[in-house]
Amino acid sequence: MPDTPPRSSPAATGWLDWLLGPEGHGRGAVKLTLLALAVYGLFAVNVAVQVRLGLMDASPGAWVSGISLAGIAAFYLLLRSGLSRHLASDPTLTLPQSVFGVLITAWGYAIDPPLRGAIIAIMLLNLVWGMFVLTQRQAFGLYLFGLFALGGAMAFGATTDPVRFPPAVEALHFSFAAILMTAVSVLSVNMARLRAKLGRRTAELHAALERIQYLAHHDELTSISNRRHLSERLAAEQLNQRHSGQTMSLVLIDIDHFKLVNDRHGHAAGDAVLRHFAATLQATLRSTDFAGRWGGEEFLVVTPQASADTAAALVERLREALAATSFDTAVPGLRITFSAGVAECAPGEDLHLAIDRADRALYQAKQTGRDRTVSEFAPL
Ligand SMILES: Nc1nc2c(ncn2[C@@H]2O[C@H](COP(=O)(O)OP(=O)(O)OP(=O)(O)O)[C@@H](O)[C@H]2O)c(=O)[nH]1
Repeated sequence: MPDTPPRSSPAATGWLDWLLGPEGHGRGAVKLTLLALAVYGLFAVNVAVQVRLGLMDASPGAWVSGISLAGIAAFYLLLRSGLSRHLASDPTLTLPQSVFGVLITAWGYAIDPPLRGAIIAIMLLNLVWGMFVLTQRQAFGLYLFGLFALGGAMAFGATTDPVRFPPAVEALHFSFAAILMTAVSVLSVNMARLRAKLGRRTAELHAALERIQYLAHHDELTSISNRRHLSERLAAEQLNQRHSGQTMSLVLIDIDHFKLVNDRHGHAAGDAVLRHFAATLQATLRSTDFAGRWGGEEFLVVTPQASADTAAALVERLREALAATSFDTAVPGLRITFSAGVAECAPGEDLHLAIDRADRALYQAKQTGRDRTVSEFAPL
């Protein structure tokens, strides 16, 4: 079977990379500027033909062609070298390129009496050029500038060379240009408004998506991982465990007599205690450990690659941190204790069984007086 031919040879790709720069570094703007360079090049050819036919003087024709090509080449170099990226406000240089285009077009109008009507169409191209990038203000400003520049060129021609630029014809040219430019600029401003609206909608959607992702993973009250996220992380940790072959430990923690907090001080105070407790727990963890709210006033801590003894030591650190902390903002003078059940989970062991053993250990801790930790070890 014949091999499928590659879409582009490495030599062609290398050449394109050299011309356009690396992918994702403003390549779109470089491509557009190269297109503009091609357009200016074709106009230079057109000017040369007009000079040859005696329709235009050689010197102004050469100047306008030379300056327009040099200018657009300079824009290409600024974009291709990456220097334009330092211009945070307009890294694609769309506005300066459009302004440059307007000036060259107005100059072309002033030196090309026979074809000046066609040049009005080029002025429209300048307005369309930035349609997908310029803001509403910029698009409107460019329109006014274009009208001013073209009107200036017409007035200059009519006053300095009324034979080739009859004032009445120039006035008609101007009204014709103004009608077309106004119509194009209305479209351009509307497009900018639409893009701004789309940008806002996209930002809102991004924010909503981030919020949804956050809520899918976090407990709304305490802001730590919720049970769903904990289960996902636990499953991932179990895969790691298969590679490392190391035991991990699980700790179920339950605040003692939490119902009393609610009953005596109200649900809002209970919520504040839960938030404070979760924050203290989170601050006690090592970078490799993770924890979350397993339900009500129950929390699960996972200590990868750690024995039950190491996990129990973490629980004691939490106990000390809690003893040192004050719940005064929730309920003045309130002291909180908790019970914990630790279980080791051997590689390949069913997670639910390990959690059940941590739960049994927690039950024992409650039964034997609370404010303590009980450990169960991995089955041999
Ligand atoms: N304020 C508040 N209370 C909650 C929340 N979730 C669960 N609870 C309360 O937590 C209490 C749990 O009570 P119990 O399961 O009887 O346990 P306990 O009073 O802590 O007693 P022991 O666990 O036996 O020490 C109940 O009163 C629940 O209403 C919550 O999000 N906010």
